[in-house]
Amino acid sequence: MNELAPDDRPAAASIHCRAVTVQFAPQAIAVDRVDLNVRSGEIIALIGPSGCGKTTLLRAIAGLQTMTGGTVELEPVAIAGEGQIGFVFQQPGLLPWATTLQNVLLPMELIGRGTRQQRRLAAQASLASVQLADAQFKRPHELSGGMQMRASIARALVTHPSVLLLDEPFAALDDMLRNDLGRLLLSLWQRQRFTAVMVTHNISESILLSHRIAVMREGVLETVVDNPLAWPRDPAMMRTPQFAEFFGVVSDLLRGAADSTQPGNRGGAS
Ligand SMILES: Nc1ncnc2c1ncn2[C@@H]1O[C@H](COP(=O)(O)OP(=O)(O)OP(=O)(O)O)[C@@H](O)[C@H]1O
Repeated sequence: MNELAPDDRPAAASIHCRAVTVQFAPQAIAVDRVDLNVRSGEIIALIGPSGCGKTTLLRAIAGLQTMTGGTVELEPVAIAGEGQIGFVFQQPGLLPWATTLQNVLLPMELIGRGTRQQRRLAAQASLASVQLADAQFKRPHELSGGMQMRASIARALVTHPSVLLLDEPFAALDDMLRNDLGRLLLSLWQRQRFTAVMVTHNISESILLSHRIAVMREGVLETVVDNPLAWPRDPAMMRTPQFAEFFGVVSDLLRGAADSTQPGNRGGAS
């Protein structure tokens, strides 16, 4: 059963990208008039060949990248306040001199939400939600790569953002850890029901973790496909015929996007 927007939770923000354009130089249009609507409580996986503009689009949605054209709106508009967008980067990016708890506290302190005690409790709860309660006083160098990424996710979610943006968050991890963190992300989504956009190069991950998959090519949003895989998700689903079939569909879309970027094969969209 699709578990979007259950009755007992407030609806998360929807994201509306209209003609989003980012041009770095006269001949360098990284994102070209992208229209994309991400529904409330939905997870969209953003895939495409290297250099097609995925990270730039994600940064534009986050407000980290100046757009040369178009708009990004969150709805309801009132939700677009501080702490409403969490961002998970490929590198955990934890402050090396700070404890795990201090790292997770940082977004709460930056926006000055709540009392000191409330901020600390929120950070500890966020750490507990990623099974890092016992590591709160450790420094990043004392954590494994997977633990650092979990701390990074706890930091992104500590303000209970309505939107979570993830840029190849698990790319540096081995397959086992990738699956573990994928499962963790799904359980966090189950609880917090944020709206998410996740850039990934991994087709299996894009299928396992998403409601829909958006394919980009050369700055253009080529297509958005519904993911037919049932909910709730589990990595064991990767061994089912349905998964294999959809994997083939997504691979073909990706191959089409990649092939059409080859010289002499322009304009041959899938
Ligand atoms: N700050 C920048 N200045 C100039 N060009 C940039 C800048 N950032 C990105 N680009 C260019 O914009 C294009 C899109 O880059 P982007 O990082 O968004 O692609 P991507 O699809 O995320 O790639 P990858 O999958 O390899 O991470 C690339 O050609 C890149 O070289």
